Formats: sequence, C-alpha cells, structure tokens
Amino acid sequence: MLSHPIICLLLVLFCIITLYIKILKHNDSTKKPNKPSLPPGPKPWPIVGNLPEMLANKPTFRWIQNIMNDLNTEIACIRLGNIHVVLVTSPSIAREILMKQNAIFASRPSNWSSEHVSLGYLSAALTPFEGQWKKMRRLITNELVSPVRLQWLHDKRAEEADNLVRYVYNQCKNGSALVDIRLAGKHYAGNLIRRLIFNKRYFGNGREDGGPGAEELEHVEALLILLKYLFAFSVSDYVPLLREFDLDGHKKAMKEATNTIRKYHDPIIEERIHQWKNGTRTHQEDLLDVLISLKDATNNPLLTLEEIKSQIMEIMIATIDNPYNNIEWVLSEILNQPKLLQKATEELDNVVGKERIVQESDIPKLNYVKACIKEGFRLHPIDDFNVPHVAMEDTIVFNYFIPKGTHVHIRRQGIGQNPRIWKEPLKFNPEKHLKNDDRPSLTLVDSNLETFIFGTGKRGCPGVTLGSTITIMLFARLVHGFTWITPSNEKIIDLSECVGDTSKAKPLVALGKPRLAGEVYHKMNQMKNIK
Ligand code: HEM
Repeated sequence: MLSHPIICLLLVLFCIITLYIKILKHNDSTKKPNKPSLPPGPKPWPIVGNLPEMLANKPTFRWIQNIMNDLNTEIACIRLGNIHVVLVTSPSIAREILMKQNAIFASRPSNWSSEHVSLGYLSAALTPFEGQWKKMRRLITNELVSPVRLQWLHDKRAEEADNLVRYVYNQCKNGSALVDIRLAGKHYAGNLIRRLIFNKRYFGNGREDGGPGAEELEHVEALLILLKYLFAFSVSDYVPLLREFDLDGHKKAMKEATNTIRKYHDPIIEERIHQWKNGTRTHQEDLLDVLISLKDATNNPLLTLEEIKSQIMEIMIATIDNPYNNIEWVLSEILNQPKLLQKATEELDNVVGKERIVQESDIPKLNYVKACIKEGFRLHPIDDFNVPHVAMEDTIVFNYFIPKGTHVHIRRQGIGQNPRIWKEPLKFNPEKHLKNDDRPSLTLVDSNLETFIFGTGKRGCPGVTLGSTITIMLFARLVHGFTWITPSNEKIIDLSECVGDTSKAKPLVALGKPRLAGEVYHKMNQMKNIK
C-alpha cells in the first residue's frame, strides 16, 4: 500500500502535468495556422536590434538593398533599438500602405533632425500626424500651390526659365562650351523658389550672366545638406540617449546648415512683417506676403513668425533636389542613347518651332519629354527612401504584422527597378511610360505607384503641379534651347552612382551650343538682373 503523503505527491504531480499539457494544447489551438509574423529580416540582437550591423555596413541604404536582395523579398523588417523599420519595394504593398491603410500610416517619425528643421514641428512635411500638420498642409494646398495661386505666379516662373537660358547661353554664345548641367539645374530651381517666395533671385548682388552668386551657392548647398541628413539613419534617432554625443556628426552639419539658411531668410521675413505692420507694404507680391497676410477666424494673423520661417525653409527644401537630380540623370542617359535625345528634340521642334522658346503652355503636348522625365524618376530617384511614414496603430499588411510605431520606408528605387514590374528594369527607355497610356496628355503623377514620384494619400506631395512644371521646363528649355553632345575626352557619359546615395557620382558636364534663332536669346539677354 502507498502511504498517504506519496499519494498526495503523485496527485499534485498528476495535476501539474495535466495543467501543463492543457496549457500546451491551449497554446496550440490559439496559434492560428497563419498567425501573422513580422516581415522577414535579419535576427535582431536583444535591446540594440540590428544597430550593430547598421553601423558596420555603411551606407545604410546599400546594406538594406543587400538584405532585401539576399532574402529575395519585397517587404522586410529590421529593428533599430526598439523601433521596427519596415522596407518596401512592391507597388502593391505601397498601395496598401499609402492608399488602403492611409489613415493608419499617416504619421512621420519624431527625431532630432526633423524636429530641428521644422523648428519644433511647426511645418507640414516633417510633422507627425496631428493638428499642426493639418493646419499647415491645408494652408499649402489652398494658399500656396492652388491652381489660382500658381497662375498668379506664372510670370515669375517664366522669368526664371528665361534666366536659365540666358545663363547657359552666356556660357556658349561664342560657339560651343562645356556647361555644368548640375549647377545650372540646381540654380534654376533655387532661383525659381526664391523668386516665388521672396520675389528675389539673388540675396547679394548677383551675376551679370544670370549665374549664381556666392550667396546663392551657399544657400542651395545648405538646403541640400539638410535633405541629406533628414531621416538619415542616425544612430541617435533610435537611441535618444546618444543624442548629446552626435556620434555621426549629423547634428553639427545640420546646425551649421540651418544657421546659413536663416542668415538669409530671417532678415527678409522679419523686415517684411514689419512693413506690413507699419503700413509701408499693402500689396501682395509673393508667397511671403501671402503667408503674412493670412488671417484666422478672429482676423488675427494665422501664422506666428516661427511658423512662417519653418514653412518657408521646408518649401525651399522640397523644391530643389528632385528637379535638378532628375534632369542631370535624364540628360546623361539620353546623351548615351542619342536617338532618344533626337526624339525629344524633334517633339519640341514640332510643338514649339525654332522661332520662340518652349513655354509652360506647351507642356500638355510634350508627351515624349514627360516620358523621359518619368523614366528618370523611375531609375534615378534622388534618394532610395521616400519620406518615412509611421504606423499609428497595430495592423496587418499583406499578412505581416506591423506593430504600432513602426517606421515604413518605401524604397523608390527598389520599386522603380523591381524586375517583377519592369522589363529590362535597368535600361533607360521612355517608351515604358507611353505604351500603356492612351491619355492625350501624359502627367508625371504616379497613381499606381509603379514609378514612385510624388507618393499619394494624406501625406502625398501637395506640390505635384509646381514640381512637375519646374522639372519639365528645366529639361525642355535645355533640350530645346541647346544642342548637347558628350565632351570629346569622354566616350560615353559615366552613369555610376555615388557610393553614399543615388545621385550621379560625377556631375554632368556636356558640350552645349545654341540651336534657336539668335533673337530668341538676345531678348533674354537684355533682361534686367532681378535682385
Ligand atoms: C518634382 C518635384 C517634387 C517631387 C518629385 C516631390 C515628391 C514628394 C514626395 C515623394 C513626397 C512624400 C510623399 C509621402 O510621404 O508619401 C513629398 C512630400 C511633400 N512635398 Fe513634394 N515633391 C516635389 C516638389 C514639391 C514642391 C515644389 C513642393 C512645394 C510646395 C512640395 C511640397 C511637399 C510637401 C509639403 C510634402 C509633405 C506632405 C505631407 O507630409 O503632408 N513638393 N513630395
């Protein structure tokens, strides 16, 4: 006979084992066969996640490209500190995130760089999803880039397009000359946005040939530095305790750049507000006047001084990089395939002729020109990563679990070069955008996100019309106004990318020669130097 305590012990053991089996069974039954997991990715370390690999594999975007190629996936997840970062190269997943689940993914990350540039989240593009974003987004859409406003600003844009031709013409008017296309593109876009906002091309005395002065060179470079370091996978964005140490130097570079920009912007903005207050200015001439004159429901100024400064800095940043980078790549690609350059030139000659220069009103008829530009955006976006979005709640995307707080980076180049979507993805061929498009006038809008240009949804670009116009006019004026050939010491244009980003490693310098009737240029050369 077993003694009483042993029976008790056996009974307890039996209960424990039964309970354990029950728990196991329960877990098994609750484990649905397809319980969503995170998207695939490298196994994260405890606490730091994949930060060690990120730091050991610079530049980060190439490390991420390699991870996704190795895993053969169009969606991946890495963990940086305690933040999940999801990467996407599939148009259908991008549509799910930016269209179907748009409301969930409408926020932006909070980090030092975006807070710094937006002067504490006062502007639209960088501000997480909340009231301030709504206020500034509405204002941009309704007051700064509405069709009526863009019409009002037409003549300023036309003068800057004329100044572009004047600047290039002054370099090659005695025959032909080498022209730095990157420089010309940067400064056309910089002049144009300064003109729309401040009614100024030059902060200083400018240059007689229409080119940039030292101040404009400094201004545009500072804006591009901010872009370079915004959302640039700085380690302190994921481990805020490290912010003070500025381990990668991003903070120092960004502070210097904002100081430079504010050195030019702030006195103009402050003086202008003063003029409106003391009644010496009563007539709106540019977007700064518009911003100052906006009123709230109680007829008080809608915007504070800091809101105006922040929104102006953001629009300056948003306008310059895409157009010049696109045109530099497109011209490089078609210099290497002269038949394409010839086709674009023929279209311009057919639509415009050679007695006048191309104008914005010609744009609807320039489908081949626009197809070239779209193809440039597909192959060579300025940055692989779109501005990041943040999931505001837990969700499921294509059967993957995406936790609240995840940063989503849609990879523009990954989408544009996705071999499942595009035949011969690495070949520059504008016909790709003409084949399936029977609309009478092609646009640069990327509605199915197979070429990721402006994005879509709540955080999609509000500057589509202005951005398209600037880019198309830059390309059309250069190709219509001048003959371009590869410099004699280069067989073909070197199409290598920078190691650290997607820009062209070497600036494009091409041999340009005027190709229109002489009076066309002379008229522009007589333009006053607008300061
Ligand atoms: C060719 C030129 C341009 C391109 C390719 C472009 C592209 C983009 C892209 C891809 C986004 C992010 C979309 C997303 O988050 O999913 C964006 C956002 C934005 N863009 Fe543009 N853009 C251009 C020109 C402009 C211009 C001229 C303006 C001036 C008003 C502008 C203002 C903005 C703003 C304010 C946002 C942020 C929207 C938000 O977060 O609510 N962009 N742009």
